[in-house]
Amino acid sequence: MKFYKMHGTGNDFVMLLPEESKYVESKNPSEISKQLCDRHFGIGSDGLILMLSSDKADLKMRIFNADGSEAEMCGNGIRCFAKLAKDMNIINKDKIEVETLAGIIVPEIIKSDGKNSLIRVNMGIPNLKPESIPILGFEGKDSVINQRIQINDKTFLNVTCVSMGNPHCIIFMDYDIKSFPIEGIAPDVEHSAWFPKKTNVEFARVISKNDIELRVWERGVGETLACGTGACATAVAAKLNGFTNGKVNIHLPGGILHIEYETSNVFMTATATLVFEGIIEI
Ligand SMILES: N[C@@H](CCC[C@H](N)C(=O)O)C(=O)O
Repeated sequence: MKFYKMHGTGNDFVMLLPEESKYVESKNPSEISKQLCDRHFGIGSDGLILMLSSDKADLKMRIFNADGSEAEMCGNGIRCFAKLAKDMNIINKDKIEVETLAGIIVPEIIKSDGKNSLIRVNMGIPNLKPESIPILGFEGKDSVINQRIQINDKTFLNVTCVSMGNPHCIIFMDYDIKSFPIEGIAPDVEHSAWFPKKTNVEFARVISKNDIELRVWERGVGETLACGTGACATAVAAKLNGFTNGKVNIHLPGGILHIEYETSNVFMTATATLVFEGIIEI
């Protein structure tokens, strides 16, 4: 089976074109994702992305995490998706509508130089309702902003939750994020009873009104070098807390994502890169 290995700021994916995607969809995409994403016995990636036809948009994207779970959306993945669809002549437009489990998302290729493309994505409107995230314990409230949350023996002081179609729990801290022991703490948050669909976990430090340092523990994956929906959710959370302005640079281990958020739609701009292509037997 032909595949494409791509990344968006270091968040990497095995990507399939429509014919291969349809085949995988007809088998067991969750098991195939585990197999292909394995960094020792497979190709190695954070997720598997299928490109499918859609009756609601130009194309449909399905994203499976490395553990085989299906996610509603993937911000870094959708930039790679738009680049691959254009480069492989699946679609002949720079701006496309993509059906996802989080609704229709609109990526636009701004410029391309072969392996790299710069892409701006209209990521839609963030949802703050506790039942939409979903988070338990805040029934009847409009949002979960700057809340104190206890998980096992740890108290997190400034927690804000945002859905970008998928769930995000953003923890603001004034701590050296680079040396933060994320793998010892984040799994308890991801699997905590507060989050019935589990959650992506963001550890954020505000550097200035326009800059945030971020590390993300992704649901179904573990720590990744970047998370597009996580960066958007963090920008929204920071604005709602009064920490930042509408335009922020999110500094992640894999690079910088530029996020714009005023009061409605969130826009994300960053690169998408083709690393290599190959053939694998499944
Ligand atoms: N890396 C992604 C998000 C992928 C899905 C996530 N792990 C989830 O389960 O919600 C991004 O760039 O947004």
